[in-house]
Amino acid sequence: MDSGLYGVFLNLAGRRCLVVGGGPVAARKITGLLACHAEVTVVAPTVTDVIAAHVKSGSIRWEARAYQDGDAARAFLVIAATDSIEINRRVYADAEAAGRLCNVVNDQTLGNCTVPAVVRRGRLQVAVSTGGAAPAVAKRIRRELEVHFGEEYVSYLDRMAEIRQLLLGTVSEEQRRTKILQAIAESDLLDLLRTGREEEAEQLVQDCIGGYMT
Ligand SMILES: C[C@@]1(CC(=O)O)C2=NC(=C\c3[nH]c(c(CCC(=O)O)c3CC(=O)O)Cc3[nH]c(c(CC(=O)O)c3CCC(=O)O)/C=C3\N/C(=C\2)[C@@H](CCC(=O)O)[C@]3(C)CC(=O)O)/[C@H]1CCC(=O)O
Ligand SMILES: NC(=O)c1ccc[n+]([C@@H]2O[C@H](COP(=O)([O-])OP(=O)(O)OC[C@H]3O[C@@H](n4cnc5c(N)ncnc54)[C@H](O)[C@@H]3O)[C@@H](O)[C@H]2O)c1
Repeated sequence: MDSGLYGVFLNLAGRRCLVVGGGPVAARKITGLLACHAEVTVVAPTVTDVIAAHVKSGSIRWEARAYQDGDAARAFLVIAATDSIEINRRVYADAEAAGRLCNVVNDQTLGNCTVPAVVRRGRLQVAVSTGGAAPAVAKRIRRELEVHFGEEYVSYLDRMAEIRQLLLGTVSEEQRRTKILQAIAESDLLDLLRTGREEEAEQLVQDCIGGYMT
């Protein structure tokens, strides 16, 4: 069965995100939101030590109270993470009425978005969804991918971004630029960088560019 979900990456920097509930699941979602520089507010009567530490360091705001109707309308993204289906249902109804993005953690039939398991390597992110079928499998696949996509991807993608910027400024013909970038992406550049063979890496890039310049 196809989940029909459409995958997107949200730019949350400086955006108001509301987390309703302060348990371990809320804490995990907050970690993900902070990694994206979101402006996080938690509404919950009680929070875990991990969340309390974020409050103490000033990374997030905590309103120590129960959810009130209308709270959801004031955020760009809302995460309903209480242990009560009824409360989470109310949060989602408010969010939906206000046209907000809303993730509900304890009923996959509610909400209008879900959170994937994510591998982060600098600018690379690999997101895994099982369409709500089996979150534990998403976690296992994330761990397998973490072995395949190692730390070398951080500098590799920084280098690729530099090369691409250079080509955007120097090769005006789009088709030619695409061919060069495809050739570099298909090349052994990653292996050369991984093993510290900087000069060979530079030569390889020059060869790929030169091959399409005549
Ligand atoms: C990927 C990840 C991201 C994250 O949360 O950061 C994530 N769940 C993770 C772990 C995990 N969650 C659960 C277990 C216990 C085993 C199990 O039940 O399977 C484990 C494993 C563990 O803890 O080891 C329990 C659980 N999860 C949901 C329900 C309710 C339901 O199914 O209706 C229940 C039952 C609650 C209960 O029993 O009451 C629902 C959702 N969980 C999702 C995401 C969304 C679908 C993602 C997808 O499509 O794959 C969705 C639909 C909504 C959402 O939360 O976005 C994260 C791994 C992060 C990582 O480590 O990389
Ligand atoms: N989606 C997932 O990845 C996932 C994983 C495991 C469990 N779950 C489910 O997620 C839910 C939350 O799990 P948990 O372990 O964090 O729960 P928890 O019981 O530890 O925490 C619940 C939190 O909700 C708060 N809360 C209760 N009523 C509230 C209200 N009216 N307004 C605001 N906050 C309120 C509590 O103060 C507490 O901080 C559970 O139903 C659990 O089964 C989801």
